[in-house]
Amino acid sequence: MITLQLQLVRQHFDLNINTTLPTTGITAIVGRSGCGKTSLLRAIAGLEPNCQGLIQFNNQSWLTGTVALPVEKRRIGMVFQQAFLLPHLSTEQNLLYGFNRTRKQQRTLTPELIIAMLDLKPLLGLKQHQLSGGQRQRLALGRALLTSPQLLLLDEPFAGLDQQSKAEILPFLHRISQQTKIPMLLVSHQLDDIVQLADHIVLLQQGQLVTQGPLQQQLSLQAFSAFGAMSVLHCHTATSNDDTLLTLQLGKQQLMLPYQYFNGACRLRVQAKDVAISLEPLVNSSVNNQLQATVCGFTSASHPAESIVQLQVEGQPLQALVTNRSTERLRLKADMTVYVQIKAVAIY
Ligand SMILES: Nc1ncnc2c1ncn2[C@@H]1O[C@H](COP(=O)(O)OP(=O)(O)OP(=O)(O)O)[C@@H](O)[C@H]1O
Repeated sequence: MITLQLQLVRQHFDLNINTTLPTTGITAIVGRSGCGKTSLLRAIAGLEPNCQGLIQFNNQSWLTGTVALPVEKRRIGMVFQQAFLLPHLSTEQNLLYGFNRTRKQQRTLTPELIIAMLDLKPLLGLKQHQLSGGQRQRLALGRALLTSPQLLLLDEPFAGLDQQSKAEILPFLHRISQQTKIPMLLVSHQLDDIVQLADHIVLLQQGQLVTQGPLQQQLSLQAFSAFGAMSVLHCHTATSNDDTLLTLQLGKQQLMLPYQYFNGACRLRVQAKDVAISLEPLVNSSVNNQLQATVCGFTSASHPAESIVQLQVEGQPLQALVTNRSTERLRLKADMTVYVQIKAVAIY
């Protein structure tokens, strides 16, 4: 566990965080620009000398009052928006930079393992100017991992990358998290990336923590409504119907969507505005996906004429944004069994 009871006072900004974060999986830190995401990562890393309070990583004290454990003793790996590679070193020397400076007894990850995990071998013979943005980030991630960190901090590692470059690194991060078990704190503005990667999410606002918890549960909270009401469904790839459509298993039910590269477990983001409700299964509809669901309750939406119906599908939360008129017309009530329709093209 990471215990945080910290204050960072700046001339026009105060960061005040009092919480406990998990030391498993990937924790995303989100919030509007200027809310303090980077400041929080920097405070945890020990890069903010004015930070006061308590930072405890498992049983290690990193900050007690104003007494701070030096940055290098925290054993943190960091990857930022711009993969900073040392220009006078070769690609391979850059990769091994941190490894060569890590004490032998602290090394838990070997270059062979990281090169294989991140598929870095084809990059090692290339000169720095021959690397794409995604390849540079993969190399920076490998370099950070080779310091055998106990915590990895990722600050907007995909910002500035195009879709193609991002696709080169995103699946690797997920694999690294699962295989190395190194906990990661990830700052990102891209909700799609967060949905694919994060297990846990923290929402900051003006230097304060608004809410934090498991991703799927948190995204259905009112606090996240600024991102647009949405749900995350955990599925498994079932079959590829043809080159263009993919069938996914959601518990005992199935969903179809335009083909995307998923292998095994995957997460889908469904906007509440793309979910319709009927009392009977619809026939002769263009909508591909129809799931049986149970109504759990209702929450208000941003428009007074609308509400969000909280549903459960195969034990997972799903939200539907409907007008109050429809809720009344269908006489929706908690515990009712209903059918939800989601257009295949509205699932990501
Ligand atoms: N070195 C600094 N000195 C003084 N104020 C700073 C410094 N760095 C950041 N700030 C201020 O602290 C606040 C939080 O900044 P921070 O970079 O942590 O926000 P952020 O949530 O990461 O923003 P963004 O999403 O735009 O990167 C902002 O008001 C910013 O202007």
